[in-house]
Amino acid sequence: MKTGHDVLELSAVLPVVVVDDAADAVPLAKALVAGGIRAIELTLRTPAGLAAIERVATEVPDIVVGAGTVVTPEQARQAADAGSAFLVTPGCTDRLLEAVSSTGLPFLPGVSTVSEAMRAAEHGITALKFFPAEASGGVAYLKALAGPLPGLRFCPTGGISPENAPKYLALSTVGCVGGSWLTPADAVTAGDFGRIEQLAREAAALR
Ligand SMILES: O=C(O)C(=O)C[C@H](O)[C@H](O)COP(=O)(O)O
Repeated sequence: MKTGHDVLELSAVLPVVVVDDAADAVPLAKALVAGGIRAIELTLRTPAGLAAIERVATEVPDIVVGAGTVVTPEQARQAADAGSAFLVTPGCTDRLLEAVSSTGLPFLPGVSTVSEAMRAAEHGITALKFFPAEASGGVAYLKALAGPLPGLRFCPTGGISPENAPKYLALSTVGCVGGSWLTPADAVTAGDFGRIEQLAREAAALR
C-alpha cells in the first residue's frame, strides 16, 4: 500500500474498533477475518490502542491493521512504531498532516467541509475520511461535493449502519465505509467473538 487510495480498496467496510484490553484485539481480529473482513482500524481512544495494534500486527497476518483516532503528531509516530499499516484521523490540522505524512504510511485524513476537502487536495491528498458522515449531510452531501470536486474519494464514517451503508457504497466517490457496528462494546466485553464474526459476514456481503 502506498496511498490512502489503497486503504479505500482494502475492504468495503472498515471496522472502527475500540478495545479496553489489548488482549481482546487478537480474537476480535480473527473473528473479523473469519467473517470475511481483511482490514481493521484500531482506535487510539483507549490506552490499550497502541498495544492492540502491535499485537494484531504480529499475531494476525491475515488482516491489515491501521490506527484510528490519530489526533496528535506524537500519536502518529507511536502508531507507526506499533506496526500500523495505515493511519486515520478524524479531522486534519497542518501539524497533524505533516506528522502523518512524515511516517511514510498511507493515511486518510478526516474532513467534513468543502474547504477542508479543498485544503487536503491542495496538499495532494485526494483519499479522505468523511466524518461525521451522517451528521454532516450524509449521501446527499457527498453527491453535492462530487460536482465541484470530482477527483476526491472518501471513506464515510460516523452514523453508518448496515441499513444506510449500501447507499454510500453505491456512490462512485466512496471507496469504503467505516463503522463501529461490527464490534459492539458489549460483545467485546463479553468475549462474544461469534457475534462479531456474524456481523463481519453480513458487512462483507454489503458489496
Ligand atoms: O474515533 C475516530 O477517529 C472517529 O473519527 C470516530 C469514529 O470513526 C466514529 O465514532 C465511528 O462512528 P460510528 O460507527 O458511528 O460509531
